Amino acid sequence: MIKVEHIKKYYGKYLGVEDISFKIKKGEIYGLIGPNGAGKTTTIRAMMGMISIDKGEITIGGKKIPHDLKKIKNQIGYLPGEVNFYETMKVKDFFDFNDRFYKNIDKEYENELIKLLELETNKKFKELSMGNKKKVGIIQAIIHKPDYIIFDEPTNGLDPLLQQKLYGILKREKERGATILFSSHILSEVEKICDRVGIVKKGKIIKENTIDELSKMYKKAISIYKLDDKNKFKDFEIKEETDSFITYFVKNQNLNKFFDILSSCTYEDIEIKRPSLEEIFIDYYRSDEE
Ligand SMILES: Nc1ncnc2c1ncn2[C@@H]1O[C@H](COP(=O)(O)OP(=O)(O)OP(=O)(O)O)[C@@H](O)[C@H]1O
Repeated sequence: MIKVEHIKKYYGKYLGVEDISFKIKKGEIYGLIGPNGAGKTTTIRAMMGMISIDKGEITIGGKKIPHDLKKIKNQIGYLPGEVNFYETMKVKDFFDFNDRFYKNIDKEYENELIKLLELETNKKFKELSMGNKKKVGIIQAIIHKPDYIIFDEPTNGLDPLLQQKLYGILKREKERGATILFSSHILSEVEKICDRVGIVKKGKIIKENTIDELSKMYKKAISIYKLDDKNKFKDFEIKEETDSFITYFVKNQNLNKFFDILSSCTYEDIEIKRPSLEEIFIDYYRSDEE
């Protein structure tokens, strides 16, 4: 279990995070989503004991961070937002060097990952593209089969095919029982692989749930085709309007009212859609700014 409880961090007078809390169970993938500057990296760095926090508590596998970090460090796989290793070291030498820090490294697994991610191990680190550096970071972070995986924007710099491969790797790690946190500002990837998400805004988690629940609880997009009297719906938010249909956003608590009105109208057809995570996300951000 990973527990982050009410952490607060200011960089001097600048806000890093205000109040972030979440828990991640064994075998769960948790996505921390938010735009640049929301506080994802600050949270992750605090979890890795790289920065001190002003308030709150972090435990990983029951060990307090940073106090007991040493006891658990070997069970954590961390990928920083920007991967940087020894510039002049060849990738293969780096892996050999890295492997020495862990007991029982599974070389077969390492080679399988190198092959899967199509990484050239004969090159020096400084000769690698950003995406290839990321691959080294990913492999290095999971090669020791850690119980806890913490990835900061792992797909940044990876092409779509490699992103898919990374999702596959993370799913396998989850099945193995790893507890996984990853941050992202790409909603579609969070939607694809996370069990739960926390939406971060200005240093706070403003919403947290499973994707399914978020989408179920949230307003629906209802399209009515050839509606005779649109005036009756003037209290409802219009999402889109064309000659043939009109789409309203209807909050769950207003669904009854909406259908009451609709029952007194004539129309040709109706379509009800759950919003995507992207729509929910944009809406949370927009509504908070108003
Ligand atoms: N060393 C620092 N000194 C001052 N302010 C900082 C420092 N590091 C981060 N911040 C500020 O803390 C806030 C949160 O930044 P953080 O990097 O945690 O966000 P993020 O969600 O990870 O964004 P990104 O996706 O851009 O990495 C931002 O306003 C940022 O400017």
